[in-house]
Amino acid sequence: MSDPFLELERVHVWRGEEAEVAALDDVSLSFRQGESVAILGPNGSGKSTLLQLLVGGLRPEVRDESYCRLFGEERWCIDELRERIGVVMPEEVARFDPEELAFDVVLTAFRGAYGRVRTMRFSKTERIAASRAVDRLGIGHLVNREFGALSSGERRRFLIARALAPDPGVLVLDEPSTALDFAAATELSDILRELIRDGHTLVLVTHHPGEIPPEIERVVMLKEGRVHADGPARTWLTSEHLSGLFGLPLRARWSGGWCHVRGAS
Ligand SMILES: Nc1ncnc2c1ncn2[C@@H]1O[C@H](COP(=O)(O)OP(=O)(O)OP(=O)(O)O)[C@@H](O)[C@H]1O
Repeated sequence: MSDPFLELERVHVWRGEEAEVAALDDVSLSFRQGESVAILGPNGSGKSTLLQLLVGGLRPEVRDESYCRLFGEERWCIDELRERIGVVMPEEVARFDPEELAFDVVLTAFRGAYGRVRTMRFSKTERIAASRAVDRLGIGHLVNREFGALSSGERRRFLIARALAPDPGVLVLDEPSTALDFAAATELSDILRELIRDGHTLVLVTHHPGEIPPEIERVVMLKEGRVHADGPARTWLTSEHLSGLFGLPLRARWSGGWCHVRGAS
């Protein structure tokens, strides 16, 4: 088994001056390269907070018994992290100038920036890597379109290409199918499955068990800032455990490696 890229030991994270409860409360977890994982939980359960730890955007409360290590280190350089962990978050779409060319959005991956590509210089190697990522996502024909003129699904693919361009081993996706129609969500799911089969490690955050592809065998359930369950998807994605997680009666049924869930009443 490879070394962990994330190790959390008894971590507490507080968000906002007036918070009465921790966004993450005594969380211990570790994620390893080669093992894709889905993070599942209701609204406000701490999923995005966990992702922010993973990408170096938040730091936990300092306590003697706790640590947060990324690639074995408690201190890290954001630029180095960017090369090792690619991130796709829904709120990123709004950070780009809609008039930016779609290909330029992908290039920004190499500067950790969100825009004004015209003022940046990129090497031939970076351009080739960006083209490769674009081809990988099947969006080569859209590279000269303005980013703002693309559909939600197309923009999502460009953001995934952007995350993949520096060739990180780990790809973190926060609710990647939000706002996508059924066809776009299915296509996106096929792309994610292919990335896992090609050796990428995915960390997929979702509210929906039905979006967890068969290639992701581990699920971490968060509830009220705590780890509610952590283990094989087959063990934890059941009617009983999902009802407990979401706080309403649910019925889960497995078929073809997917978990289908509906209300039990
Ligand atoms: N910027 C912020 N300032 C203050 N509190 C925050 C902030 N962001 C999140 N929180 C709080 O931290 C807790 C965990 O939020 P988080 O966004 O991590 O949950 P989540 O599981 O990602 O939710 P969702 O599914 O709704 O995106 C919540 O109680 C939330 O209100």
